[in-house]
Amino acid sequence: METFINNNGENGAMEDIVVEISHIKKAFGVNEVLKDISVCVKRSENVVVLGKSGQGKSVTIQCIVGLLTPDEGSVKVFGKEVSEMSDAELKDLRTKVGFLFQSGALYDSMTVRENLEFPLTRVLKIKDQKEIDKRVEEVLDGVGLLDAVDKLPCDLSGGMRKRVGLARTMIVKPEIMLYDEPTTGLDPITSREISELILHMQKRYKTTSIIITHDMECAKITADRVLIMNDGMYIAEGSFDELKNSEDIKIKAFFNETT
Ligand SMILES: Nc1ncnc2c1ncn2[C@@H]1O[C@H](COP(=O)(O)OP(=O)(O)OP(=O)(O)O)[C@@H](O)[C@H]1O
Repeated sequence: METFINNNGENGAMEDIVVEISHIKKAFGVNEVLKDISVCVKRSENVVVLGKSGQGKSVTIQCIVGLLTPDEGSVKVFGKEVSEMSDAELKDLRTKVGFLFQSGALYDSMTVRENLEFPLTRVLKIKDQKEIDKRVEEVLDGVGLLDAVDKLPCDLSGGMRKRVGLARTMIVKPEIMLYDEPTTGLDPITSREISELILHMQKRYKTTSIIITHDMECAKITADRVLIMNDGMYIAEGSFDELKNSEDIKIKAFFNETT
């Protein structure tokens, strides 16, 4: 059996790897965004990608779900090359991968309940109302918002909307969660709450997560492993504390510039 060495120095089975990115490159015209990116993400792991704005973090995520195709290199999810997937396989992949966008992306004219029912009826095609009610209740309980079930998004705070956005993504029980700047635009206390919730959801649903952020506290709270992205490459990898306390000049410079 093929093995890899994880960041604790332990051997792990290749079957535990859900996302495997090898030497991908991506340019838009003369703009070389991804120059050489490789990473393996294991089942149930929270990997945080830290990087300044415009480094290609979102481009990497779009390559994972087949919205963009790398110019070179390989992206495998659940062991299959994404660029070789059929339309049906891509559709299936996207039901297994949940996104939490910066805005939370809720439908303004729908109540919280209706927002949560939408992916169950439209994506999973569940018809049993009892099953729907059970899932809505369970996921709202998970994000601490059972009381808000009949409210409209406009009646919620930014942090509450983000929680509902998270609930709406988690309700289909994705195997992989992609978080794009989950705490941007939130005050420090709410940011901390959302970061703790991301950790709580990982523990509760055993989801594999990739979290892209500039927020050091979010990285500290949520990450099993941190990658630092700079100029289209990962320049460092380790636990948050390992990187924060590193004597490496590049890593020190990164932390000094971003904190
Ligand atoms: N579809 C596209 N067409 C052309 N250029 C693109 C496209 N998508 C991204 N880019 C460019 O790729 C670069 C990296 O963008 P990306 O959104 O991945 O950065 P990021 O690291 O996620 O930054 P931020 O934290 O600001 O979101 C930017 O220069 C952006 O303009």
